[in-house]
Amino acid sequence: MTTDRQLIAEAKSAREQAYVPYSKFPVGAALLMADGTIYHGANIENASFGLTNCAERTALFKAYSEGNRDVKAIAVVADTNRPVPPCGACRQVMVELCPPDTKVVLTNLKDDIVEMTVAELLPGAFTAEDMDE
Ligand SMILES: O=c1ccn([C@H]2C[C@H](O)[C@@H](CO)O2)c(=O)[nH]1
Ligand SMILES: [Zn+2]
Repeated sequence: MTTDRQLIAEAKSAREQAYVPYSKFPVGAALLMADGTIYHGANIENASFGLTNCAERTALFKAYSEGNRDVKAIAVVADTNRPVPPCGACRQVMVELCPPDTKVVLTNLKDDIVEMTVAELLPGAFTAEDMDE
């Protein structure tokens, strides 16, 4: 069984692969899947800044593109004063690609930790049901 502490360690190791020549702000994410698989993600920046992909979305897109969709938990880490808050784009993507009760473990290099669920990350999120007539 993978503990929060282990998932955080995986996120810290993912952070080492960040490609951040512009912000110099590496972020790491680790996903725990129902079958025990762990996917890593780091932020990948681009000279066209808006094309940057955050660590959380990198990890989720890796899992989905391997055909593994059963997300149980996600840990995110950066060198922030408070546990790193995912951006709005990642919250929206997490709401669509993770079950609402998916555990979200936000942390930083000082090991401050905040835990919540994906549903709590983005109350009132726009979803596919909103497009039903
Ligand atoms: O939760 C977060 C917050 C920011 N970033 C990235 C995007 C960009 O590369 C850098 C600065 O915003 O950090 C993430 O990957 N995840
Ligand atoms: Zn983001």
